[in-house]
Amino acid sequence: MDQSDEIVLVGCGNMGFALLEGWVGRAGIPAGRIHVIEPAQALRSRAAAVGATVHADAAELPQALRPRAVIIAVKPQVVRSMLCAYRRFGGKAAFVSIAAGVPISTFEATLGETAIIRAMPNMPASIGLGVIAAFANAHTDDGQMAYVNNLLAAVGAVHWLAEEKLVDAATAISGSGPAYLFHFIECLTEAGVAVGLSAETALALAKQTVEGAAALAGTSGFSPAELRHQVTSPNGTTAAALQVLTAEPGLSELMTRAVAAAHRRALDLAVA
Ligand SMILES: NC(=O)c1ccc[n+]([C@@H]2O[C@H](COP(=O)([O-])OP(=O)(O)OC[C@H]3O[C@@H](n4cnc5c(N)ncnc54)[C@H](O)[C@@H]3O)[C@@H](O)[C@H]2O)c1
Ligand code: PRO
Repeated sequence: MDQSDEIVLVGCGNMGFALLEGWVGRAGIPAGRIHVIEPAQALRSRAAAVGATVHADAAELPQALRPRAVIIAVKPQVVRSMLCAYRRFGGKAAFVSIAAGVPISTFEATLGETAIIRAMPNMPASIGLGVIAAFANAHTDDGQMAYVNNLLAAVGAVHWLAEEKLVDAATAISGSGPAYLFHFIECLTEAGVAVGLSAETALALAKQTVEGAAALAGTSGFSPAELRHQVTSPNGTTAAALQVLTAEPGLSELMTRAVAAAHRRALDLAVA
């Protein structure tokens, strides 16, 4: 990636800051070349503390600025009202929206025929362990595609999707997915306390179990099902627990229903 390229990051809340941290802290992108537009003073200060060039409003951006990418990281409900302030960057810049549910057609309605990429990252991008599903519109050229791919790959594994509608499916799996795992850790901790562990020990055991199991699933040559079998002794403790997790409605059905709900919400946000 050319170190002189400039990036505009619109919105520096939870996910915008996770991307900023990943780009600056893990990928070595010069922080000062990232122009953050964030109306909330405290969040602007947080971005400034990692070295970003911060602005309260798009009107403060330098007239001569020619960014390679404009990252839209505001809430879906805010996208329509803020877009026109960035129309002047169309053409050279690739617009990258991470807003859940908001279709490319919404961006094209304001920005016209310009490169627009819908990307769905997740929070572990802040430590370089994100996963990003992405889809580019027909106005994105090869150079813009390669540039955005490098930008996203700096904070996680990138999966380009064949159809835009699959971004909503990915949102329900990997965009929201970290919250499912955080909730799982909360539940495992509570269950640990219920069988006598201190809250502190239960939390440590739960977090390190999820971390270790995820790393093993990611690096071993075994499938998750094979790994599960390796942990499960016949008639042992794990089998006893799995009997509960697979009884009706089992964890599988609950996950299917939860993901379907997230997917429906992404579709609703398209028209909100
Ligand atoms: N949080 C996640 O894990 C996650 C993951 C993937 C995608 N997303 C998407 O990222 C977007 C942001 O989500 P979030 O969780 O970071 O929300 P957030 O509320 O934490 O951040 C949004 C930020 O945008 C700022 N903002 C509001 N109006 C603005 C404007 N006109 N110009 C510039 N900034 C403005 C707000 O002050 C806020 O700090 C959403 O569209 C969401 O769907 C979030
Ligand atoms: N956070 C956003 C939401 O909850 C999108 C994926 C993760 O809507």
